[in-house]
Amino acid sequence: AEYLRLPHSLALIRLRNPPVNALSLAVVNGIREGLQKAMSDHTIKAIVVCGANDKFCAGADISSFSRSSPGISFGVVVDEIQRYEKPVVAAIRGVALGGGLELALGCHYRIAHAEARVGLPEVALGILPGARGTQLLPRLIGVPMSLDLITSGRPVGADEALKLGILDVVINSDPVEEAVKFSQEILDKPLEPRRLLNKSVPSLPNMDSIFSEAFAKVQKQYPGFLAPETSIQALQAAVNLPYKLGIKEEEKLALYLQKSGQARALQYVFFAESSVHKQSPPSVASWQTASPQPISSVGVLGLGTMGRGIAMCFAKAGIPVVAVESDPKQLEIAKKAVTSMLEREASKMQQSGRAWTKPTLTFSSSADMLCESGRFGQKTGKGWYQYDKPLGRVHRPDPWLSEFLSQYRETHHLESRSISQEEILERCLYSLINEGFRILGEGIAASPEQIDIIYLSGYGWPRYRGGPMFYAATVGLPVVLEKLQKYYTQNPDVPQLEPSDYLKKLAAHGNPPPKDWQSLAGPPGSKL
Ligand SMILES: CCCCCCCCCCCCC[C@H](O)CC(=O)SCCNC(=O)CCNC(=O)[C@H](O)C(C)(C)COP(=O)(O)OP(=O)(O)OC[C@H]1O[C@@H](n2cnc3c(N)ncnc32)[C@H](O)[C@@H]1OP(=O)(O)O
Repeated sequence: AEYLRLPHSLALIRLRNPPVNALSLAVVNGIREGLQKAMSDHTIKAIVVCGANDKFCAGADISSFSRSSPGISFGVVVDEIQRYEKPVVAAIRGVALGGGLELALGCHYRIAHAEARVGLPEVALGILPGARGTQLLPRLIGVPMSLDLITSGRPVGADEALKLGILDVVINSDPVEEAVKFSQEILDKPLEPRRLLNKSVPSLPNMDSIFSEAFAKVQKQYPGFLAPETSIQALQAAVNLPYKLGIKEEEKLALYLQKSGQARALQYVFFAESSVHKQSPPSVASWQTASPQPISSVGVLGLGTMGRGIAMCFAKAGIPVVAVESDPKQLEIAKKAVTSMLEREASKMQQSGRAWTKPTLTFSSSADMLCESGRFGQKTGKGWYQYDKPLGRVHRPDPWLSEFLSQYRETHHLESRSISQEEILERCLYSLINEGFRILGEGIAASPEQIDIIYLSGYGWPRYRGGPMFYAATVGLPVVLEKLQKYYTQNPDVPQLEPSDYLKKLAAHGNPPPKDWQSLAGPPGSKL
């Protein structure tokens, strides 16, 4: 941060840490030093705080989170500003997010450009606004709006922030110039009413129900995420405890989240999302230049209108299709429709003199066996289980199924054994992760981050688990390798379980973080 003496007995503290003026130790120390200089200079009557390059501050430097716990010590600085004996005015352009807004809440006044955005987006990183945000915001704008902004993390534009009372002035001109003028106008005003830490949270008669509704809402809206619920607990502390104790509770809850696996995963996702746009596959191939891989057969699940169309496309291209349809009626309709479509195609081709060989179209019967016995699941009151009634939800084991399975085992010479939840999870996930390592080894994906972002955005993988490749690093690559080896030895007929060479190379280095994988595993092949 830079310190400048301005005309009219003012000082300017300007945060400078490109690209977004994130709060690093150096920036925070710069702010403190600036405040000390301005305090000891008797000619300085007020201080303006702003950010360089048209951005106020995007909060804590997220890349430093793995090294330190953000928030806790910066909260002390926010309190020092509030207690400061000279007016401090925040001049906001661009963004004031997270610790950036907490810094501004510590200031006695907040002036912003009309296009500025402010907010506390910490929940998206698996943490909470831990530098007084959960204690100061409700004192300023009340509990209901604080709950909304902190649990959603949504930033608001300057106009909305003005209406809510987060900002004092919104202008279309330069906020620093405006703050300079403004500072001279408020020099004689008492500072005490501007110190949020000495205010109490506006009380409401139905506070208990507001909080219980908030808990219910976040459980529904963000299932599995720790940060939104923990933020509500911190806001409860703001209501129920004096400031001195409220900040201790905020600190405790912030530490709990910061140490959680969710925070690590969500912070990984933050950087993964911005890095994937900048990466291209290491093979330097692109989809425009790639040559197609041979396709030997295709599986289609479901034979509704879409499934039939897809099956037809491949069949017409002469690629064998295996289609699965669990509803026997739908299966009959599909068989007729596909056969007649293929015959029409064939006769058209024969008329035009082109040769046509009948493609292989095989329907798997495995899923049909239960359905053929009228067992369509919950809707018919029986499937793998017996239900209390058709469409009922209460299920119990069905002796019919045990009989069916023992016959099935006999026919297919299978031995029965119990399979733990752990094994189910490991065999499903580790084979998927193994495929991810193959994709990396083949140079098809540019980075583990690319695979993870595809899983988060396209396959409903929980964001707070960071994606399959990040998960592998969480479990430990040597563990994943050892388990795959074990399952492959037990099931040599399942090629997905055979550990990939890429995984073996990486596991030989212990458990390196995903960002180091490519440099450690050496140049990838290129299947593109
Ligand atoms: C006594 C002294 C103690 C001192 C301790 C020192 C530590 C200080 C601790 C402060 C405590 C604060 C506690 C607080 O409650 C916790 C937080 O503040 S968490 C952070 C909250 N902020 C955010 O979540 C903002 C995240 N960023 C964004 O939303 C967007 O990046 C943006 C700011 C809106 C800008 O968007 P765009 O214009 O689209 O640009 P990009 O997204 O591409 O970003 C550009 C570039 O900047 C990097 N970046 C963005 N924000 C941060 C950040 N907060 N930290 C680090 N880096 C950031 C981003 O990755 C891009 O980088 P590039 O890809 O270009 O390398």
